[in-house]
Amino acid sequence: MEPVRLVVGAAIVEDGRLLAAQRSRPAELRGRWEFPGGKVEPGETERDALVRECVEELGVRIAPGERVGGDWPLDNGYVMRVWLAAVRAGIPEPVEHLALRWLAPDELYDVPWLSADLPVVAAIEKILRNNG
Ligand SMILES: Nc1nc2c([nH]c(=O)n2[C@H]2C[C@H](O)[C@@H](COP(=O)(O)OP(=O)(O)OP(=O)(O)O)O2)c(=O)[nH]1
Repeated sequence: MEPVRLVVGAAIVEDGRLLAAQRSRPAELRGRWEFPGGKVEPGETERDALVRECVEELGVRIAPGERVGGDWPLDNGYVMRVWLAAVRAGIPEPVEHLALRWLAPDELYDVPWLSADLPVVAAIEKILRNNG
């Protein structure tokens, strides 16, 4: 049986704002915005992958919290699982991304997200507004 091809994403929230990251590659995705994260490597747990990707991509140590929804289908045959997360150590820097932005609830749609991320952003908007 084919294993589920998983991408994990971190919805990092601080002071009611969501951290969005602008992709630098590949060319067709360059400039679009996403959740920091990436593919789960063989033998790695999903949460370990999430923590590892945030070290590699942002230079921070995160603490994953609640899952956001279930399996979000991506365009490439993968599914994405997303967790709320908090920064525990460090300040996020765009190590691999073009830029980072902290988006307040009213700013969530000011950036061109990867299209598959839009329903996830909507779910996070509900969470941010309910806590706001
Ligand atoms: N990280 C991330 N990837 C996303 C999101 N939405 C979305 O469609 N994707 C897609 C883009 C990519 O095709 C794939 C994740 O690939 P990636 O390049 O981030 O994975 P990776 O860091 O493990 O890198 P690589 O080994 O494939 O080079 O999932 C998202 O919000 N975050």
